[in-house]
Parts: sequence; structure tokens; C-alpha cells
Amino acid sequence: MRVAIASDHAGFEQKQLLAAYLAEDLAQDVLDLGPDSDDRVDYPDFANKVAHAVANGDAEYGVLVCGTGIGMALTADKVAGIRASSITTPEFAALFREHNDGNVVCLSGRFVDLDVNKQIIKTFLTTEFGGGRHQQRVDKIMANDNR
Ligand SMILES: O=C(CO)[C@H](O)[C@H](O)[C@H](O)COP(=O)(O)O
Repeated sequence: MRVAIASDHAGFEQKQLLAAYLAEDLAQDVLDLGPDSDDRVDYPDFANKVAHAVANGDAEYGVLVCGTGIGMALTADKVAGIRASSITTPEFAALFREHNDGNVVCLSGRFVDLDVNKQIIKTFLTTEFGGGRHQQRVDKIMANDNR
């Protein structure tokens, strides 16, 4: 599976470690869309890179890391085809996949420990969408893409 990942300066350190975790421990094909240093950048520029990679099929899932995960989620979720959320626990990661068919998970590099973010990513990538009643709700969310 191909997973796109990016961060801003606040998420850079964890992004580097999480990209290695994805490749080495979870055996994913990782598309690292930057940045290459912790120089200050604007998170929407990197959220857009990952969101468009997922929306156009270059990657199946996306991972974004900023200070809180919130700014990344706000940006990525505005791209057609994207269901992005800030996630801070593995339990929410499971429900984000099972109920919402989330495709871009947004993490906090400043307030959530690396080990918890690893668990979130693992859960996010291994939990299936539940379908059924959840599908009709996701369809209603995605109808907003055409408005
Ligand atoms: O987007 C955010 C908040 O929703 C992220 O936490 C950013 O990383 C943060 O805003 C960056 O702030 P900084 O003061 O420029 O480091």
C-alpha cells in the first residue's frame, strides 16, 4: 500500500520517524512529500500535497503531522475526495476508519507522543471501513464535494 506523508516544521521530527516506521515496521510504500528540514513553513502547503496525492490516486492513504493536527485536517478536508481528521487516540483512529472511511489522518507532533502516533497510524491502516449504515452517511458527506 502506498502512504503519502508530510508535515510542517512543528511535525517535522515526528514525520521523519513516522515515515521510517511506516516503511520499516509496517512495510508500506512511503511517499514523503516533505519538508526536508524543520525550517518554518505553512502547513496548508503540505496538507495540499498529501490531499491531492490521495485524491488523484498516487497514494491510498495520507498521514499529516503539524503542531496539533488541526490545521492539516482543516486544509486537507477541503480537497474533493478527502476525508481528513485530527486524531489523537488509537480508539478514534479505529472509528475514523470504521465509521467515516477516513483517508487522511492528521497527527499532533507537539502534544501526542511518538509511540501513540505509531499506534494511531497502525490502527488507521489496519481497520476496515464498516460500510452498511455508515456508507450512506459517508455518501452524504461526499455529496458536498459537488456543491
Ligand atoms: O495548524 C496548526 C494548528 O492548527 C499547527 O499546530 C501548526 O503546526 C502551528 O500553527 C504552527 O505554529 P508556529 O507558531 O508557526 O510554530
